[in-house]
Amino acid sequence: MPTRFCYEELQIATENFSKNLGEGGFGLVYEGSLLDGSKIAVKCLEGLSHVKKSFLAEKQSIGSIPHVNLVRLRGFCTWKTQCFLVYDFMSKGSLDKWIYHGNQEHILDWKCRKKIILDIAKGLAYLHE
Ligand SMILES: Nc1ncnc2c1ncn2[C@@H]1O[C@H](COP(=O)(O)OP(=O)(O)OP(=O)(O)O)[C@@H](O)[C@H]1O
Repeated sequence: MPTRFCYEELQIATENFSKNLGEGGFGLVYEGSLLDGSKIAVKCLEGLSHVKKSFLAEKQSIGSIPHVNLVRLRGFCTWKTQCFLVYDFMSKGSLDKWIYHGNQEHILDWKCRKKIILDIAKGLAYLHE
């Protein structure tokens, strides 16, 4: 189950939110490391009401359902008006990078694309069971 982090722990883990991994629909994502050495991605959400709803939904969905095709939600944190979601760090980055910005060396062949599609479908099916 995801654990509750305190804000100071996330500040330390991310070296004060210094390494930005990217930005999604809900806010910025930062790279970090926990004391046990494992790498994490910390998603920061501003506390608007629709964001709070997705924060809770994420906590209750992938937060409680471990599956090999779903990124693991390690924990969460709330601080002032902000909510944070802490995930396992995915070293190969986002799939869109591979699909839209692949170069000749990193191009995905059709066999690999088919496997990715099936694995996504399996993860989604498991999530919505
Ligand atoms: N667990 C992770 N490990 C490594 N990088 C991540 C991780 N989660 C997000 N990122 C990076 O941060 C960027 C933004 O991610 P985020 O999930 O917020 O956006 P998104 O993929 O557009 O999804 P959403 O629709 O939820 O906003 C990604 O493109 C990726 O580069």
